[in-house]
Amino acid sequence: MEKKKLAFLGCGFLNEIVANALHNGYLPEYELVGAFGRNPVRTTTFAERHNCKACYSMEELLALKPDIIAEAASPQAVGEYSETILKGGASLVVLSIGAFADAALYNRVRETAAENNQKVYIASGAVGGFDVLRTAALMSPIKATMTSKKSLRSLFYTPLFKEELMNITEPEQVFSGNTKEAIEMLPFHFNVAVATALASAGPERTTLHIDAVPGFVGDEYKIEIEGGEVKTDLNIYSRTSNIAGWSVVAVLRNIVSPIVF
Ligand SMILES: NC(=O)C1=CN([C@@H]2O[C@H](COP(=O)(O)OP(=O)(O)OC[C@H]3O[C@@H](n4cnc5c(N)ncnc54)[C@H](O)[C@@H]3O)[C@@H](O)[C@H]2O)C=CC1
Ligand SMILES: O=C([O-])CC(=O)C(=O)O
Repeated sequence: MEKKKLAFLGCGFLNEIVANALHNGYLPEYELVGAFGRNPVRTTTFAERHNCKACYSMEELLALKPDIIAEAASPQAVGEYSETILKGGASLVVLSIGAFADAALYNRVRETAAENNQKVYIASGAVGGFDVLRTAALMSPIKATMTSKKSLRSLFYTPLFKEELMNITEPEQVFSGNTKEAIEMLPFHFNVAVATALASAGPERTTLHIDAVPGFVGDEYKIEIEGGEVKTDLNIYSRTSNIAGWSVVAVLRNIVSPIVF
């Protein structure tokens, strides 16, 4: 069987995991053709390491005629390139899902994918359970809430950090609002919340609480859905963000699998 051509938007930590998974035999149906990142030096070394073409523009990447582009760059990159990618004949696997809290962009991307016979795959990233969320949302109106435990360190460079947090000995809530407000304030941290919202009650109707937890390492998300018939209480703990890279590997495997989850 002819291999599917895979390309990367983003040459950072998470696409490195996907590229290594490919080299280690987890994606035998794919060949990596090229990678494009904003930083030319990083792009060059990434491409050398992974034996693919270094691209310095989206046009160069699309000229390789990839079937699928895996994005692990930034919400801004999703906004800037997703429609060009779909029009250029490639499907897209997205990790920076926060971009889709912008309903106008989300709708344009959906239409562009349909018009060009391509797909946009939303990776489960650092969370999951989208199957049960989507099913419950079909059955009745639902109330969706996500609660996120964060270490003080991970909040350090965000607008939620304040000096007093350095002295807390118990968990303290530092944000409560909807997921759209959260991603506007923290564009790199709550892709998971927007993905959960898109799979359930929508970004403006999904509540997010963020708790700063002293001494905590990693990320923990609790996703609660309450519908007429279905209730969920999902807890996902991850020690590092590696899970997000591996979730892209899982999507890529699903795309070519005869049995689809
Ligand atoms: N859905 C989820 O659960 C998760 C999503 N993420 C998101 O995944 C994305 C990638 O994360 P990492 O690999 O850790 O980041 P990283 O900083 O290690 O790598 C990002 C790469 O993307 C490139 N890039 C950024 N903006 C770009 C643009 N406008 N055009 C072209 N290239 C651009 C950078 O040059 C770099 O090569 C981030 O947006 C992050 O917020 C991260 C963790 C979990
Ligand atoms: O903190 C995490 O691992 C999740 C994350 O970055 C995101 O949702 O973008």
